[in-house]
Amino acid sequence: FPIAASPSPVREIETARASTLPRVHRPIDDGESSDFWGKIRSEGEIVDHVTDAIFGDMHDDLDVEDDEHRRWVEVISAEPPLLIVHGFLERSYCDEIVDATIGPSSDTGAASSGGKHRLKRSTMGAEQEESGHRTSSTAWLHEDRCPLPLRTFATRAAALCGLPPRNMENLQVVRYEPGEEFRLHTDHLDRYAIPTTFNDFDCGGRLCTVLVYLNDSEPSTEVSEEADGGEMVAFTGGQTMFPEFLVAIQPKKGSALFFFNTLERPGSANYDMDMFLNVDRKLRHAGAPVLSGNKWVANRWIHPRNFGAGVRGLG
Ligand SMILES: O=C(O)CCC(=O)C(=O)O
Ligand SMILES: [Fe+2]
Repeated sequence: FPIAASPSPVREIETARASTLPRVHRPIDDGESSDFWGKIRSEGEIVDHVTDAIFGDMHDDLDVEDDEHRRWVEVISAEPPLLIVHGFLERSYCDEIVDATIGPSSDTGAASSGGKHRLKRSTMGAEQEESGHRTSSTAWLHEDRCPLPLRTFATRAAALCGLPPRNMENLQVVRYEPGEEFRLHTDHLDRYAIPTTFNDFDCGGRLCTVLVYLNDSEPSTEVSEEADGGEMVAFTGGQTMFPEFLVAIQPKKGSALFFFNTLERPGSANYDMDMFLNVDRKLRHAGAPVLSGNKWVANRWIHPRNFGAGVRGLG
């Protein structure tokens, strides 16, 4: 279990804010949120709810035998929720997202792709510092670059978490080259090696994450050199590790990981306009080093309140 060997960058995080003042409960009333995740759910309830919410209008595809295209919900943990939604995003949409970020692989003309050179060394925290903990490259993709895939991603992410697209950040596309990784961390930044925290912003914190794998990993150590029929070259290594649950998730193109980063969830006690969001340390995770090839993922981070300007995915 590789991450156990490296020192944890996550410092002790306060899990509760001491307050003795009585608080007025001001619910977040956006008319669109669902409280499904506010209660403890059984695995069966989760599978039924998510299958219906994401795949409700495409039942025909649920019976597909071939593992690459089968749509199904894998519950790694019911409480706290940690799921893989297989077949969350069409494989062709995954390719379109990567192409919109870097330009098609066949495109060598510098002027022909407006999406080129958008990837930058990843940063961490509200101060946007480069860090040895996260060595990948990152691009923020606006919906106008890739409308249908990003709109579909946002709509399904909204159905999954129960919060509207306007609460989401733009899509973050991440590329890892061999040797690159993202060590153990939480997506909700709060007193995590940074002075400014998401709790200081109007939108609140990164309540939950929908991460989609944009290409496949190969379990073998063989490097596949050639792209096959336009499909992205597979990579090795780069599993997503959740130490609390002793899992190393093998990335599969189009599959989505879903989890809450904070103890507060829509419908839970104290979930309101004035809440302080506390990190759920059980959901700390890491992207293990890529061994060969390039790994691509896309993050949708969802906030409890309107994220404001720059958000795409609005209807
Ligand atoms: O690359 C992965 O598997 C995880 C990425 C991640 O956790 C992140 O970008 O926040
Ligand atoms: Fe993360």
